[in-house]
Amino acid sequence: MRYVKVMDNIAKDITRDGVANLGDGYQKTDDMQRADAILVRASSLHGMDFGPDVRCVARSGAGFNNIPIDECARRGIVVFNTPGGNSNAVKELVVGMILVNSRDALGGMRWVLDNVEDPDIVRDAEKNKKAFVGREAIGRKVGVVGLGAVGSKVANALLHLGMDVYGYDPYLSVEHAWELSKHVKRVDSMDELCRDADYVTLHVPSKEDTRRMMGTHELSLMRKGGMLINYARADIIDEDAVAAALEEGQLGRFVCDFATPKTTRMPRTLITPHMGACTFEAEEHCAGMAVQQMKDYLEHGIVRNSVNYPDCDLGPCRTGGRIVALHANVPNMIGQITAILAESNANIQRMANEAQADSAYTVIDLDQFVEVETLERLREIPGIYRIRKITPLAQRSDFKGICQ
Ligand SMILES: NC(=O)C1=CN([C@@H]2O[C@H](COP(=O)(O)OP(=O)(O)OC[C@H]3O[C@@H](n4cnc5c(N)ncnc54)[C@H](O)[C@@H]3O)[C@@H](O)[C@H]2O)C=CC1
Ligand SMILES: O=C(O)CCC(=O)C(=O)O
Repeated sequence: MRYVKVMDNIAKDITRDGVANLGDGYQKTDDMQRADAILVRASSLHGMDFGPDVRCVARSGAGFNNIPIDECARRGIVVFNTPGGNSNAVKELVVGMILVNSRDALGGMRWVLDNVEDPDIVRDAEKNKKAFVGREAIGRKVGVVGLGAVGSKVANALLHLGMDVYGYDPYLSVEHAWELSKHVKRVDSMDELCRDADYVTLHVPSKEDTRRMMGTHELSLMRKGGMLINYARADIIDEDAVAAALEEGQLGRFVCDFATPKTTRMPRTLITPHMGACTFEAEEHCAGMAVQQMKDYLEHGIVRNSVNYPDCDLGPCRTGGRIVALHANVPNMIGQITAILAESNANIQRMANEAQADSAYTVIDLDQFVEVETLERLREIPGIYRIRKITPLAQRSDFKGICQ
């Protein structure tokens, strides 16, 4: 049996109270000391005391700034996310918010709610509607910051609405470049993107170079009365600069997914409660990906969509035994590992080694398992964070106590 600590309501059938579709061989636990894996959505794991057996964290969602990924890497804990799993949900809400807020649809709806008792509401609605005149989005300049899973979909959708779409992403991946329409005009700087923009919409992760990237300077370049949309993370904007731009009228409207003590007090600001990914489809999709990635890692040592270790997929073990090593990305690790295996007469049938930033991952399929003493020697190599022993497919009927 493997134990999973479920931190949030991940999806309707994987809630904190039930892990129905985790499948046979898995059980929910509230005891961190017993957990083999953590399944998390938006809860913060910073400062959390990870139990000794936690081998992976699966984040059901895209952003992972709620998880101390470097600390996890050094402890030999692989962190996964579910790229793209909720991107359509965010795209639909962002496009809807842009359209709804270009018109004063909310002001109009509020007027109707305030006048439900008016017996002449049909006539009065016609008289009052001039207060809610808005603008059309067609032909207007919109800048999309970050052209990943969400941003590329938002850019394409806005293009289909007839907008003049610009995109800024210095790290655009080949995968997302393929998805992006050739009619999206790519620019090389935030200045170019923001200059005379009627709308700027943010779709970048929260990290050192993106925090507060939308500040006084960028806002001053936008067309007066423009709209800023932030469905990425609260800290991508400089809140004081946005508040000042709204007060001065430089910014006409601010739409965001993050209620903070400052955003909730800003004028002409529409806030949703971090619900960009709140659709049944996105929740199911992300939960399915997170659970599958967690199981593939625990059962086979397969790493897919990790944010702190390189991806590495040799499929399930079909030899007599598999060892995986999570270690620092430094010289001579493979030499030291294979030397110890050679000394214990272990015959390597297949192996893979991948590295990413400071972390590396090595998978070794052997004729047969090595002795416990050999595993202990491997664990003593400086820079080794964790050594795992994976049960071959042929021996899977009773894996209790064998998979580590
Ligand atoms: N409101 C919500 O419920 C949701 C919010 N998000 C947020 O949106 C972010 C983006 O999500 P995805 O598109 O799925 O992630 P992604 O990883 O597919 O895309 C992020 C893009 O930002 C780009 N980027 C990185 N640094 C940049 C920089 N300095 N300047 C410009 N571009 C930069 C990357 O190259 C990448 O293409 C997530 O990290 C998360 O914080 C994502 C999903 C739901
Ligand atoms: O799970 C959620 O609702 C948060 C979604 C999100 O912000 C993300 O995927 O980055």
